[in-house]
Amino acid sequence: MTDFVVRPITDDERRPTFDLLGQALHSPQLSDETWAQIGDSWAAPGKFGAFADDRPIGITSGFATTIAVPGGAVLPAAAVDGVGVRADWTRRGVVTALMSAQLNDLAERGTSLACLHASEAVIYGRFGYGIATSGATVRIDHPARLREGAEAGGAVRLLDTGEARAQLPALYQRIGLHRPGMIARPSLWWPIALNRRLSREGGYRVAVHTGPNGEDDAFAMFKSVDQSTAADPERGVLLEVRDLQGANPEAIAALWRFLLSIDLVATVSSRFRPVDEPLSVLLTDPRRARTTEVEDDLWLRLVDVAGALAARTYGPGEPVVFEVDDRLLPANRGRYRVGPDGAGHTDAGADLRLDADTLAMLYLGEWRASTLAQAGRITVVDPAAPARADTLFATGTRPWCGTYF
Ligand SMILES: CC(=O)SCCNC(=O)CCNC(=O)[C@H](O)C(C)(C)COP(=O)(O)OP(=O)(O)OC[C@H]1O[C@@H](n2cnc3c(N)ncnc32)[C@H](O)[C@@H]1OP(=O)(O)O
Repeated sequence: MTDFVVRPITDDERRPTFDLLGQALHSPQLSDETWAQIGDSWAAPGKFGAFADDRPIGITSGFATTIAVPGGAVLPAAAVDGVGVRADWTRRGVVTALMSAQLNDLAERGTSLACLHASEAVIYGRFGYGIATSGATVRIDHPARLREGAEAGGAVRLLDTGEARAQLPALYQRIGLHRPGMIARPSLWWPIALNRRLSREGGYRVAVHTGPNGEDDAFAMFKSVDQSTAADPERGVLLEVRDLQGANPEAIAALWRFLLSIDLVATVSSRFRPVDEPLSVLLTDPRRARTTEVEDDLWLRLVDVAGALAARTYGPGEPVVFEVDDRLLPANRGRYRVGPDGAGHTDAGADLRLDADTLAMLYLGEWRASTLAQAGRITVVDPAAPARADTLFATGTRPWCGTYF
């Protein structure tokens, strides 16, 4: 029996659904003052609510963006930025109904992909989302210095809060979506992100790098965390770097040099960095930089499998025929031939069979088909096909999202 309804939310339901999400995520109660600053960013379009007796019991929110895919194409995507069910309604199919409504709506609108960051890794696979990028936590202990020639020169300056709000959106846009998995940050993303980080409680500061050509080309947000304890009062500050973006490797290196030069710092740390960022080899002493964790970052969902497969480029070699199953969006079911010349529907027999979530793991180049076949996530019909698929889907750089939403 269905005892709740799922439908798009109205303008009047924005605040109640935001509060519902906050409670599901154990966030502090939002003040009216903060809502006045960020409320416009929680716009009704793209949000589905579940309602019992006209009261919200569940929410899924998505905003429209674009995402870079291998080969450089940029596709329309939904960034699913808030999913929550009221604690007295969980495990009764509410989020299943919300996911179905949202994905069918995106398919009707011609959105190619949906993506999210998952609070728990057991939730979204059943809805066709797969881990499509990973992020590394890096830790650099002082003293650490960059090698000569690692960066292109230029200058770094600190921004005040007003300058950061005014300058960062255009700077991120200029930096561009240069890795598969990077997403555009629409204007509604910035108030929520900056409010959280640049407030007194957030405590982040912003550094911007200007390249030798006089143009700003990189920025970083960072804050100081006191590590001293009664037992170890001399332990220096930890500098936590949150959002480091740059147009090219030299600009990114220049910001690392700046961050490593700040006085009274014992350690510089950053979560969700690209796993192939060459930090240790930038340093005179490579052992000063350590990767302490690699974790799942962006979860991707191919909403339009044919369109998404056709939009990316592929490596050399013999084609592979994939048979895709998709329980939530059955229009995606079928066989697709993927080769160096592109991808599209085919009547040819399948070489590999897989579900939508596993296809999402392959799509940006994060996982090898051979690995997923060994793990039993791909059914192998032609034993030579996983190796061929490895070559076809391989990318020059690892995919990376770099934007939290
Ligand atoms: C993108 C983001 O916003 S990530 C944030 C996600 N939100 C949160 O973590 C907030 C706290 N949690 C919640 O609000 C809810 O528990 C949700 C959204 C995770 C799940 O909502 P529910 O309505 O309980 O999910 P629903 O009842 O549709 O469950 C579907 C299936 O997933 C399983 N499932 C759902 N959540 C979980 C979980 N956290 N752990 C294990 N299994 C889960 C259910 O057991 C069920 O399995 P079944 O089909 O085999 O019976």
